[in-house]
Amino acid sequence: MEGLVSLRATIPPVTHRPNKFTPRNSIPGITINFRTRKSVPFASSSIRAQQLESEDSSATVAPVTVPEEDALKVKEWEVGMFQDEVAASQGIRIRRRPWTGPPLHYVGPFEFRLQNEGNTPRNILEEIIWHKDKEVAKFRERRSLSVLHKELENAPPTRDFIGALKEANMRTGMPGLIAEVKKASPSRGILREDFDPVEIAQAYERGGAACLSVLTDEKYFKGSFENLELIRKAGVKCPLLCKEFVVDAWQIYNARAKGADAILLIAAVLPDLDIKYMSKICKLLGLAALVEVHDEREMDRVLGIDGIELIGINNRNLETFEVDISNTKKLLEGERSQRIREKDIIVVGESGLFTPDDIAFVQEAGVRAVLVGESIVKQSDPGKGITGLFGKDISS
Ligand SMILES: O=C(O)c1ccccc1NCC(=O)[C@H](O)[C@H](O)COP(=O)(O)O
Repeated sequence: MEGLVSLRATIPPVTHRPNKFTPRNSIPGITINFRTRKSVPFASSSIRAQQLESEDSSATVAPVTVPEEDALKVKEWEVGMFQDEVAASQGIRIRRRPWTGPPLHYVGPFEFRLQNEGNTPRNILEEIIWHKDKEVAKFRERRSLSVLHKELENAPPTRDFIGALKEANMRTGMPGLIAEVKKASPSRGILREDFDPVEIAQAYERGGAACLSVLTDEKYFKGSFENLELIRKAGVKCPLLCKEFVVDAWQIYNARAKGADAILLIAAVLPDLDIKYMSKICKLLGLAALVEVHDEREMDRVLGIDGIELIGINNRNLETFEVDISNTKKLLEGERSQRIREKDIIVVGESGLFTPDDIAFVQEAGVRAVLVGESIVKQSDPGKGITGLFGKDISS
């Protein structure tokens, strides 16, 4: 990260109230000149404190009497622009949406936009994330964080997601099941036409699921937060994972307000410090964070972050859709499994699990839980689908 930013900031006394959130694109009385960029684009609002803890000595801020809290806000806002560089330095290929769309061109009465590498998503995950950035910005305008804070007072209490997985694992001697309420996916299209989320959730619970995963993305998975709320309100006891594409801490508060007990954080999307702070926010809210990895580099990054309790290994490459369950085994080989044991982390094998042999294979590799969607949601009775998947009744 060293040398990414050479920062010269002139900060006159700040007149706005300390401790009050200031929009990052309008901090009064602050002039910042960057060596690498002159204009300051609007920065998206995910936690972008990547450089706050860095030792980067090239970032210098003129000493002024700014309350510490405000100074941090200023720095966060400044470094927001460099998120893609920070992410790339950690091997993250997913870029964040450029805030200006493709440039407009005019030919006679027609206007058109030129697509190019910089303003067009390179794969499905990037497309989802760019859409999410826009969607969350819109949602935040409608329901601010302070509104969400109030809603949290009326949220149903959290249930112990990790505890439920451990308990099921001990009880059955098999991996605890997170059964996914999944209507559709970008790779498989519609999985189930007669989709009643509450009926499916109840069938999963009867069939012995320890926890449920509820897809809340509407555009790509035909899920919704309404489904999450309906399942919670129907009295399903299994703790609920909000299966979202988190790009902003706002989504974590929202998930909790809607009754989630856990949330997904994807290492292919979020830089280390985002994962670190977001999982702290989860802890504060009583949520479990399922941190998802797909390759060795992501696994090593996440193992280097303190306080992570639950890691999901996705057998699906979210950029290409390729599914290979031996990915779980590959990531648990060697000294990684030793570190996982030392840190008492529960590993979840995710995606592409269809048969008792598949379950046995990932269990042998070292997982104590599995996350399954397609193979069980497609069964006429998804509860019986669980028995078929495990090769035995795991409901009692
Ligand atoms: O499932 C997809 O096509 C997909 C595409 C892009 C991003 C995420 C995607 N799926 C999320 C998941 O990883 C799965 O829903 C989950 O692990 C269950 O997988 P499966 O049992 O194979 O349905």
